[in-house]
Amino acid sequence: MDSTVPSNDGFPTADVDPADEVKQLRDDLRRHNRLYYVEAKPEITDREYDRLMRRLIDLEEAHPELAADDSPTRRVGGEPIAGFVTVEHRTPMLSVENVYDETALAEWDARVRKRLREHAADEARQAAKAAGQELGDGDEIPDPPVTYLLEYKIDGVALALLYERGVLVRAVTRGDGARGDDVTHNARTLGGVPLRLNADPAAIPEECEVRGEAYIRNSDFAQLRADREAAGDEAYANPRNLTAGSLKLLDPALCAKRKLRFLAHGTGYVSGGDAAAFGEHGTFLNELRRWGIAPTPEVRTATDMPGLVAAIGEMIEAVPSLDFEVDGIVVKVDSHAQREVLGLRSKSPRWAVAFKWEKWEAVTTLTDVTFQVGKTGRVTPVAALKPVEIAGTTVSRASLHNRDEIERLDLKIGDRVVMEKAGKIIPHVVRVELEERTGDETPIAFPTDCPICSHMLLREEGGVDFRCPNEACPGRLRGSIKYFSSRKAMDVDGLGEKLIDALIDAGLVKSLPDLYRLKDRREELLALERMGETSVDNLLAGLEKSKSQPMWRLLTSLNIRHVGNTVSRALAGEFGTLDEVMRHDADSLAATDEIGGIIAASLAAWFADPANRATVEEFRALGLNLGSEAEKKPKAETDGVLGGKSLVVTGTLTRFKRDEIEELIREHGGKASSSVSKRTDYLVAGARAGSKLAKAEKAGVPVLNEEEFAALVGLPAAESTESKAET
Ligand SMILES: NC(=O)c1ccc[n+]([C@@H]2O[C@H](COP(=O)([O-])OP(=O)(O)OC[C@H]3O[C@@H](n4cnc5c(N)ncnc54)[C@H](O)[C@@H]3O)[C@@H](O)[C@H]2O)c1
Ligand SMILES: [Zn+2]
Repeated sequence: MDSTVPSNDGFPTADVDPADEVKQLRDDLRRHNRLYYVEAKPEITDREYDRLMRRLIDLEEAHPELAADDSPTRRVGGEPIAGFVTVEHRTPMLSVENVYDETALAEWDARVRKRLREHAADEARQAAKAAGQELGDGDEIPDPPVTYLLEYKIDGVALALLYERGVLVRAVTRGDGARGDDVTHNARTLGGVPLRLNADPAAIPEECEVRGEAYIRNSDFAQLRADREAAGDEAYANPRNLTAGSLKLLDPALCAKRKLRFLAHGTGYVSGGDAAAFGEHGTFLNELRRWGIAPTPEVRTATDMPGLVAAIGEMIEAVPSLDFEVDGIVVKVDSHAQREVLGLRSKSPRWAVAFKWEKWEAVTTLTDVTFQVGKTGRVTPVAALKPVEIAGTTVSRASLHNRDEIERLDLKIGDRVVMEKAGKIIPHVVRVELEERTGDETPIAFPTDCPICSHMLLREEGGVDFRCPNEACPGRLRGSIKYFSSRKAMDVDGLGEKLIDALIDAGLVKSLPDLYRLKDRREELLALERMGETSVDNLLAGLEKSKSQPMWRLLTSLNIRHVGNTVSRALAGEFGTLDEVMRHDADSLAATDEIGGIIAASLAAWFADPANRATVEEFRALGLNLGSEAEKKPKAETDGVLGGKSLVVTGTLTRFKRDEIEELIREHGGKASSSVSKRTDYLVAGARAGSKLAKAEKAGVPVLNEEEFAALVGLPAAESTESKAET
């Protein structure tokens, strides 16, 4: 009996030609693959996807003449990407079969036990035969015990890391399962990926492929997303998509900024030397930890269905507290010998299954769409929803991004919509439940004029956004002031959204500098609704205090396209004062660390506009801090353990190669310099360190040996360094 789906579960029955249905399913699945893997905009849930896939598998099995090598049933994942070196996996990187309920899980468990029992029975029969005996039918073969390991299914990008004699030599994405892309340059920047294993090369397999997931923490994702939003760029779709995109970057320095991490959950090709660690999966995960590779966390075990169900329940409960995206729980047979017996199917191993749930999704009603004008004039449609709980919070609004998105979703007011939370934090509309339409839904009219000032909206050239071009638009002003006073910019106490609206409505603030003129308009402030002496005092004190915020905050708050927090900090660190930034043209700005050509051009264009320069002059006259020499830094603040520190490496190293150690320094936020100066924070000295060591000692620069450096960046101690010493 088919386990998961009744055979005509919503699918056509006898009167449809199976060849036509197969073709249709293949086309649909290919399209959903592209939407899911490439565009990160799935139109159907995973469960629906799995249902279509199941149907195709069933049809292909029932009609072997329709089988085809390029069928979506034969491949996993996406496609390798053009522009990268394609690498063949020595053992294919498979998918994992999904189940969505206890019944299907119990059926999987029963299949595992049955196969193991049959195998044990075969063995017993053969042993008996060899011993010259016959095993009678009634002879009881006991069920072999099974231990299951349960791991979180991390929703990232599958990666295979190849270590040769303990050294990372290659990292390849899963690609289509048979061939993936060589992304070694970026994999070296991942947290949790040592360039060299902390193990005696003689004690580990000569070649060892460690498989796992590259991912981005939800907290880092939220930060990157906020920075990007502040810079006025289109938001990242979700953490998995950002991870995939980052791994495809050509410049590892850019990839490093995305703070990707790696968690290991398996092995691939292993050969030569001692593979003792590979007998059981659990032992292997522990071994990985000793080698310095982060294994998948919070693993549990179970030996029977009640144990599995209990463990799964507890793990699901803990999901909201995890800082990474989870799209299921993988149940795996622990013993590698049993895995051998169970074997593989074409796309997935028989010894593992993913328990999935339709998580962070809810269906609700779209009650209205409003149009917000942002600080750059961009008009964003916002969905008003009948409040619904998703992942522990109530959702009643969600951004619809732009007009194209509304069209793509074919959204109408009154529609039942499927909502999902990506990164557990950002709700978005996945799709409309078209079958539930009653005919009473009303179309959404995207405005042609600004909803605030009635100026005609302009479509951004080549883009999807519409903007209000009116510099004096109160909607833009409101957005600008909100941003100006927000925590990521000037961080002004006492200036909330309602007050901003009131200030604009009363005509008290017509531009950002006007905020600092409020102190001369005390009476008018007091006349505003709900403004007493205390609130006025708080507002004025907050504004006064913000005048001395560091220059990077002012620069951030100017709302220059592509210039968010990070860029402003880098500019302040490099130039110190706003005048110095303004004095440089696009070319010389682009020569600054962290500042690319597009950012530099945007800066130069903004400062070239006399109106903007006038604003800066107003701020100066009003007494705001425009920076000083003291704000210059040898390096912008970063948050690694070596954040902003300058290190020099010298002498003959034994544990690390020179480029490895320099990479480690950068990976942890530091800067690797070539000469020792007063500004050097550490000298890392190997054997026969010459003049640099002398200079460092004279300048009072702390000197570290390799092991001290390793400890500083959180690497485990090397077991024996002598054996590797060479010059
Ligand atoms: N909604 C859609 O339109 C759509 C489209 C395509 C795929 N999908 C979903 O994706 C599934 C297939 O995707 P897939 O082939 O990428 O497989 P998958 O992502 O469901 O599972 C396999 C992958 O899980 C990863 N993984 C994470 N943690 C793991 C752990 N602890 N142990 C083992 N593996 C772990 C592995 O890297 C492995 O490659 C479908 O079944 C469907 O649910 C949905
Ligand atoms: Zn307007």
